[in-house]
Amino acid sequence: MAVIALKCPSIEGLGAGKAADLTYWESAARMIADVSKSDKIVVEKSTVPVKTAEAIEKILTHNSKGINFQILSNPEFLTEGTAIEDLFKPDRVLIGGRETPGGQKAIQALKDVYAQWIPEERILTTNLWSADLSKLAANAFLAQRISSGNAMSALCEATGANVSQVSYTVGKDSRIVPKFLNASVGFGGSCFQKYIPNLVCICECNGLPEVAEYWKQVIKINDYQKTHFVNRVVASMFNTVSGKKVGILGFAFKKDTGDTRETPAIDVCKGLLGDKANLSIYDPQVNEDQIQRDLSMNKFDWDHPLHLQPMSPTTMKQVSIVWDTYTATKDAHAVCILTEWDKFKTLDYKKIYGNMQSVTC
Ligand SMILES: NC(=O)C1=CN([C@@H]2O[C@H](COP(=O)(O)OP(=O)(O)OC[C@H]3O[C@@H](n4cnc5c(N)ncnc54)[C@H](O)[C@@H]3O)[C@@H](O)[C@H]2O)C=CC1
Ligand SMILES: O=C(O)[C@H]1O[C@H](OP(=O)(O)OP(=O)(O)OC[C@H]2O[C@@H](n3ccc(=O)[nH]c3=O)[C@H](O)[C@@H]2O)[C@H](O)[C@@H](O)[C@@H]1O
Repeated sequence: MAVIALKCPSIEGLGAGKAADLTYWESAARMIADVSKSDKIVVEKSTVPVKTAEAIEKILTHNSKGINFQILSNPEFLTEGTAIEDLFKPDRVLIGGRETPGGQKAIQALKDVYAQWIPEERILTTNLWSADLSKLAANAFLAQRISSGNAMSALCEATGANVSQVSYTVGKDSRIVPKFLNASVGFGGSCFQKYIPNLVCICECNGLPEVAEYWKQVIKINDYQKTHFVNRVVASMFNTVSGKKVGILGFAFKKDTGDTRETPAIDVCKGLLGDKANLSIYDPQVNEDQIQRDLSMNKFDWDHPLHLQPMSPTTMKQVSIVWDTYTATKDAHAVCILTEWDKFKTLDYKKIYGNMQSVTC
């Protein structure tokens, strides 16, 4: 059995940021075909566009030298920060395969591996394409819930309702459940931002523009949320942050990780820098080099091979990266909490407030 867990970067040029580049996949498939001496099950573990398996199957079959290859789609659903927990106790494991006797036999072989620690009723099996699409759909549904919560937060602000109370009440409905309804400054991470455009692209390619438009809106609301946040910060300081110090608490895309890929903090910081604010940034797990790099890169640069990324990021004078909360917020005109780190919940906000300039929190 060979398991492929490669990145699947977005393509560049036409369709950039939408369609996926299968170059790495293609070369991995060719390598497997090259070195295989006996029949193999090839497991596709990465998040890939629908029907990637078909392309891989073609490459393997054309280069098979009489070897039988069975392709399985086994997408991963873990989330960062709880990866090991998710590995041991997943909500479900999904295995997609061909609906042929050979395909079913391959599914059973992989099922036997997972059955070592996962109850059988949690191991779901589907056809190949359903497995690929289920992964994209699960991410899209999660992101859509967050965008719904964020869209509601704007309405709450406008009407004087409290978004936490509204989300809590909505989530109490057993048909809706409370998870992934928390309003935020926008979702980040390498996956939602990247794979929803993939889904949009697949809809467009299949002649479904209205469906594509529906999913596009999830990203549009996410972008709106970040801009709206920056506008509110600026508006609350007499419509300018020029020359003012803004303390930024949290830079990672979520707590318990140092990952900054597509973190909303990048767009918020760039928005404030655009109005010439001076930023003092603190994150418990993200280092200075990473933050400077993120603020000088374009969207999705991290997704490209290293040789296509900026070599040495330009250090921005308006940005200082500090190693504790109190330094970040001392003499600040405003404080923005951009990552929900637990330690930010227990800070001495009276002390922080006392050390700030004319305060807007
Ligand atoms: N990290 C996460 O939380 C999750 C990741 N996934 C999916 O799993 C896949 C892998 O993700 P990660 O492990 O996070 O990525 P990663 O970037 O940490 O690992 C990718 C691996 O591929 C290797 N690699 C890169 N280019 C290569 C090439 N041209 N040829 C051969 N090997 C190459 C790298 O050395 C690395 O070991 C992606 O499709 C991702 O969407 C799915 C669910 C969760
Ligand atoms: O395909 C993937 O790689 C993974 O993508 C997400 O996992 P991850 O990106 O690690 O993190 P999430 O916990 O989903 O959070 C994503 C973003 O949504 C934000 N979020 C989450 C929940 C919420 O209620 N509100 C909210 O704004 C988080 O702050 C974060 O920025 C999915 O949750 C995983 O199931 C999936 O396997």
